[in-house]
Amino acid sequence: MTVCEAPGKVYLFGEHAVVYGEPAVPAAIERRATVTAEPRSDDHVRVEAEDLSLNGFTVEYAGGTGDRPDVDVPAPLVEAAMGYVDAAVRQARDAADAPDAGFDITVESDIPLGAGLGSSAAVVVAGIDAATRALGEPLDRRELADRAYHAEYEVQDGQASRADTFCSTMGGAVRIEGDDCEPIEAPNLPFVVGFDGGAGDTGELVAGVGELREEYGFAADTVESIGDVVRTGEKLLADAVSEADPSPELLAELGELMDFNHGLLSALGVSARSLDAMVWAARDAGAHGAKLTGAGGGGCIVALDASDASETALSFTHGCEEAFRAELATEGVRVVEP
Ligand SMILES: Nc1ncnc2c1ncn2[C@@H]1O[C@H](COP(=O)(O)OP(=O)(O)O)[C@@H](O)[C@H]1O
Ligand SMILES: C[C@@](O)(CCOP(=O)(O)O)CC(=O)O
Ligand SMILES: [Mg+2]
Repeated sequence: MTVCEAPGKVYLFGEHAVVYGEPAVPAAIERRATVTAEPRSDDHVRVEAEDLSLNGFTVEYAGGTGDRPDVDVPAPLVEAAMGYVDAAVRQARDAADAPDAGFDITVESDIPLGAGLGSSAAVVVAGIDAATRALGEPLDRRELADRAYHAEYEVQDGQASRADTFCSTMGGAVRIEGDDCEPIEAPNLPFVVGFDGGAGDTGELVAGVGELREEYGFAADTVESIGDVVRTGEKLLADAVSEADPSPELLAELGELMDFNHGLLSALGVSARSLDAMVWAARDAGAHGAKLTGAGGGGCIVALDASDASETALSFTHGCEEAFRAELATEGVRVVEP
């Protein structure tokens, strides 16, 4: 039995625009998905994922005849739920040159699903790592990140960047621009996350931005402007590498850029009333800045605030289900049981 765990992430800057080749800076956070892989003697894959739930279904069966019940769960729903684990298993089989390898897989995660904290990437990274190790073919981190990206790319119909999977693999803060992925030095930033209890459909939201970008020149310019925000932000981070703790000036400047980034994402139609409410609650409480994180549509915002004020304000904000401080995960994917 092999167990690996990989972190989720917040975007300091650059989601969505990163899909079109602009740079982005995500940072891994101490919320992890844990995947257990146990090779089987046959070629079947059995997945236990307790955090995935269905809102109800209908079963039809003859009763007592030993018939398999005909479960009325639309195939796309099951595929959406299982797609990432399935793609991770395919990558692991391919990497280990073991096309018939079977596994018992268990997934546990404290990363909210579909909420912009990269639960899919964490599951895929930990899944490929655990499954390849279980087959005695561990991958180096670059190959693991690359295979995890291909798994996400496949499930998201070709609309994925390398950002989430690279960040979850390496940990810390990273910089992504197209195929170019590098860890970067960043001070320990005081991230506060607000979660509305909901989720957004990453594929749909990415496609929506793509359509706007095709239709309007100013939407394409907005995507490029997000790239400019990222380039400005990464210079600030690079200038601050020697700072053990971020200075108040750095936090103020990063916060201003986060606010700007949120405005541009809003213009591209990926914010939501609940996300805007949480962003404003954090700003009103004195956060240096706040923005949605990830695909948007619902899910999480990230604010910068070293004090407790934003977390407290968020916990009293209508529409915010959970507020928590998110520590930087300096270590990426790691082995819990070899
Ligand atoms: N704990 C989990 N168990 C199984 N699958 C998971 C788990 N967490 C996430 N996933 C997969 O990831 C999908 C959500 O990914 P996505 O829509 O990209 O949102 P995000 O990556 O922002 O959380 C889920 O529909 C599911 O397929
Ligand atoms: C919108 C996007 O930039 C980030 C999606 O992040 P998440 O899956 O919502 O955590 C898409 C991508 O980079 O693949
Ligand atoms: Mg995802």
